Amino acid sequence: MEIFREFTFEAAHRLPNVPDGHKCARLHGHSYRVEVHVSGEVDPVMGWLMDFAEIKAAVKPVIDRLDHYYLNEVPGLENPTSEQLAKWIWDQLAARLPLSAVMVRETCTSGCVYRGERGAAERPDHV
Ligand SMILES: Nc1nc2c(c(=O)[nH]1)N=C([C@H](O)[C@H](O)COP(=O)(O)OP(=O)(O)OP(=O)(O)O)CN2
Ligand SMILES: [Zn+2]
Repeated sequence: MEIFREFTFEAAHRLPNVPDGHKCARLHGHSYRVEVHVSGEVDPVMGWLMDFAEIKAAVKPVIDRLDHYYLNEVPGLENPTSEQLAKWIWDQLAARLPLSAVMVRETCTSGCVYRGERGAAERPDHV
């Protein structure tokens, strides 16, 4: 079973490695939406995998490090693409939650899903 909780934060960024003239080289901001997914067995007595409040308690301090900040100044986010951000959030949480996915939405139409590093044997193209 998999459950998730959504979080939002506002932040500014620019992408330092895009080609000359790319709009994302300019300083701009997003209302980011982040979904944190965890997976595991449902406890037969509680009827839940984990209290949603437990997810919030783990994730909120991480979101607080991003909300209303200039992401390029956050250590590890010098090139704050959705991809880098999803992995960064995963890395902050991996020791505390049984993560299955971190989704970052930069805009209403664009985002990234990170499901962690997978071993070679788990990749679909593995023979
Ligand atoms: N693979 C990625 N591509 C882009 C990223 C990213 O993180 N990963 N980020 C950006 C910019 O941050 C940009 O602000 C968001 O991109 P985009 O969806 O193009 O934004 P718009 O809402 O302005 O889209 P339009 O369709 O042009 O209105 C760019 N690419
Ligand atoms: Zn952007």
